[in-house]
Amino acid sequence: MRCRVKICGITNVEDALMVCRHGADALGFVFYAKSPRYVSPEKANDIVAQLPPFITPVALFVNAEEAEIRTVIDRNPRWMIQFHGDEDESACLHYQRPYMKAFRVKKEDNIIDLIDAYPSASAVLLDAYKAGVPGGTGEMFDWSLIPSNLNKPLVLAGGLTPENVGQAVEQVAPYAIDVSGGVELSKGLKSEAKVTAFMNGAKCE
Ligand SMILES: O=C(O)c1ccccc1N[C@@H]1O[C@H](COP(=O)(O)O)[C@@H](O)[C@H]1O
Repeated sequence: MRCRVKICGITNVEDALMVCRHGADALGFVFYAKSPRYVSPEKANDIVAQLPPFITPVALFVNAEEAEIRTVIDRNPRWMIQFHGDEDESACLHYQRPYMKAFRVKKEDNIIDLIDAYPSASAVLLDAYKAGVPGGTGEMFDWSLIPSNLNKPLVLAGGLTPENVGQAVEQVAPYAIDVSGGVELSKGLKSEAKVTAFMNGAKCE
């Protein structure tokens, strides 16, 4: 069996269909203007309209304004939201869509307390912390900081690659894994060879 996989940073339809062919469960679209993986709401919705059924498109925002979020999600009921900034629970809940809240893990954090502040989240995503960069850093964090008694499905992110994904799945046993830079040819463009290797490595019991 394979762990569920979200491939983030999709910017074109060819990559979207390619990662679906290789078994991706969810595709992430980055609506953070400073990211090299930014995609416009129009282009992303055009891609989402071409996705096969049973694939979840995930709209990633970092402290975005409501109008910007609406421009994306109001065009298609399939969107799930990934809040990757400092949004509080009421802001996340406001859109009445399934969402995951991302946390960038620091040693001093109490991860359980962070998660408990978002009872309405469908899942939590744990990513590496790097000062001044909200995500997509390509860096791993110390997985031993993850408590074993999380009460939400865990999406593990941060520096995953075809080389380390097997160990991640075995050691952390997450609900799903999320990768962006680890399967790229260059920022915003996916490598079919890396995607294939990543999916093969994401096997679990
Ligand atoms: O991908 C980005 O550019 C990005 C920008 C701002 C916030 C989050 C972003 N991506 C998310 O970061 C993690 C880890 O990415 P990586 O695999 O280490 O490159 C992942 O959740 C992406 O969804």
